Amino acid sequence: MTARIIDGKAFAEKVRAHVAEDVLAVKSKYGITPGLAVVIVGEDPASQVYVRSKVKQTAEAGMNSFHFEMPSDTPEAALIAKVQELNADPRVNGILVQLPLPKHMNEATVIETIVPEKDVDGFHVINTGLLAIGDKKAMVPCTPLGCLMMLQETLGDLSGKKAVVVGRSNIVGKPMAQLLLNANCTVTIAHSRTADLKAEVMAADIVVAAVGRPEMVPGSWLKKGATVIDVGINRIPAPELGEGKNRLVGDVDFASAAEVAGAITPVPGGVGPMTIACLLRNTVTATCRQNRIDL
Ligand SMILES: Nc1nc(=O)c2c([nH]1)NC[C@@H]1CN(c3ccc(C(=O)N[C@@H](CCC(=O)O)C(=O)O)cc3)C=[N+]21
Ligand SMILES: [Mg+2]
Repeated sequence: MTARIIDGKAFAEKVRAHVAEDVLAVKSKYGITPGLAVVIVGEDPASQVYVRSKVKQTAEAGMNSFHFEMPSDTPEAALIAKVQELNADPRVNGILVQLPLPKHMNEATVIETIVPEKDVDGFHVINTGLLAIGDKKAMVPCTPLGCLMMLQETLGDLSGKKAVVVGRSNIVGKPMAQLLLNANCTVTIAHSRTADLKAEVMAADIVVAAVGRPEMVPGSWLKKGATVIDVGINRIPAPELGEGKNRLVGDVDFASAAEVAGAITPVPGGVGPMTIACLLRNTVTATCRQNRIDL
């Protein structure tokens, strides 16, 4: 193995320690405790780990955490009413509605109900638009923000680098491409209809894989020395670990990629922990803006 492993877990710990310092400052100077509200509709067992670490880390950072669970058959109007209540609650500085929502709901309608100032996921069209015009007031989606931080930590200035983002989702691929463009990369967005995906990946200094397909990018597709950020969190059967066992893999085939890449994020322990750290960071940023605090 030749690649440097980008330790997202360790990096996220540092980010969270810095967030905790800022929370302390906001509390002691202004008497305000940042609060994050999370709303989950229905049970998705795969997201339980995520929710647990989110709640634990919010508390560790010294913030208030408000947690709401609603049954999967909740009418959309009831969820919207809950979001409006949180919009109006001064103890709540950040609102996260866990996605995906049940089929009978329109995700865009629900997200657009969150006031943009409390949209710590950065999914509201106002924040999407602010990011697109390169405005610093944008709340930036947590996963792409965490990826950018790891890239800057690994490579320093990203100007002039060729980046390929594999995946065009509104929550990862598109905002990731915007961030890389704002950082002066030359950006390609590849997706399921891309004619020659291997050639696009091969040309890139930076590869961000965010398609949700287990181990789909092999090392043989990479340029030697490329920096690889693996956003995928896929649970696949692992009979070698015992009957009915699963293991987590990314969208990149780690073993072969690590032979070619210059640096690569592992799964788990890469992008995931940075996503949560950036959520806490965004909540403090939102608190400061709402209260006109300049730390
Ligand atoms: N509105 C909304 N915003 C989100 O940001 C959001 C969402 N909905 N829905 C669900 C996905 C998923 N997600 C994860 C974040 C961190 C880990 C994470 O920390 N994973 C650990 C370990 C996970 C494990 O062991 O299962 C790791 O990668 O090392 C996982 C998943 C945020 N999401
Ligand atoms: Mg896609």
